[in-house]
Amino acid sequence: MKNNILEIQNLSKSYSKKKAVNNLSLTIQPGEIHGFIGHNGAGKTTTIRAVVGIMDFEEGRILINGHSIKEEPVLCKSLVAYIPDNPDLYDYITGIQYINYMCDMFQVPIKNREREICKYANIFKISESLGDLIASYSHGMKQKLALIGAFVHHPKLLVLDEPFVGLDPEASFNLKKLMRELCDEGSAIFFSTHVLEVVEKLCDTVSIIKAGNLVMSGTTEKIRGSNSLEEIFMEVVEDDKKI
Ligand SMILES: Nc1ncnc2c1ncn2[C@@H]1O[C@H](COP(=O)(O)OP(=O)(O)OP(=O)(O)O)[C@@H](O)[C@H]1O
Repeated sequence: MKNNILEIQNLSKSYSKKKAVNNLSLTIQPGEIHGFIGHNGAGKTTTIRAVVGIMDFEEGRILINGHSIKEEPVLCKSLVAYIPDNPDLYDYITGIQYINYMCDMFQVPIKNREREICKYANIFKISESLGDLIASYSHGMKQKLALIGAFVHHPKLLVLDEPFVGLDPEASFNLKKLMRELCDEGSAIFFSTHVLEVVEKLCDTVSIIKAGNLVMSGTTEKIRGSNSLEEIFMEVVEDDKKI
């Protein structure tokens, strides 16, 4: 039995009186790409923000590689890369300054940096813009830069909120390849999306959240059975008893 890279135990989070996430538990093991799906307002971003340690929660525990995000936040954050759905980067530095800053923060050895940065910048076809101010980047270019800043330090856990929105088809294709490559190194990925075809093709495991409650979790194969994931998803969201 491998150690879990992410373990969420009975997570609950409310905004004032509204319960956004209710008693949610799930685990992700090394090598696993886990897709997190649910309707708008289901609680995906809330869960993700709790996992990466930028949102406090009332109940439950979150362990990254066995360490509690509440008790050892700095250690946990050193193991995680997080890309929100709309990455808000520093406008008045250049792309390369941003990537070097990420390399410094995550202690990427100097001798590996050039190779790593060139690899990912070439894959995302952004090498020629790295000397420009981030303020001049398009939305998709900012997303690519944030992805490079994450991949260069080979995080143990990569957490992505809606990573494919705004990426061009080639970048989406390459991102999927890089996600698998990272997991082949023994890392794990937890990402939310509304694109069920991506989950079906890419994810080893999947969970479905509905109104803050986890209603299904398991291998993609087992969850979909002989149906498409879309059919299962529609059944879950339309069935009022399944909460
Ligand atoms: N800052 C906030 N203050 C109050 N309520 C919030 C806040 N953020 C989220 N919520 C509520 O919590 C619930 C879960 O929201 P969350 O953003 O986690 O959903 P989501 O699954 O990521 O949705 P989407 O797919 O639309 O991005 C929703 O009912 C939302 O209105």
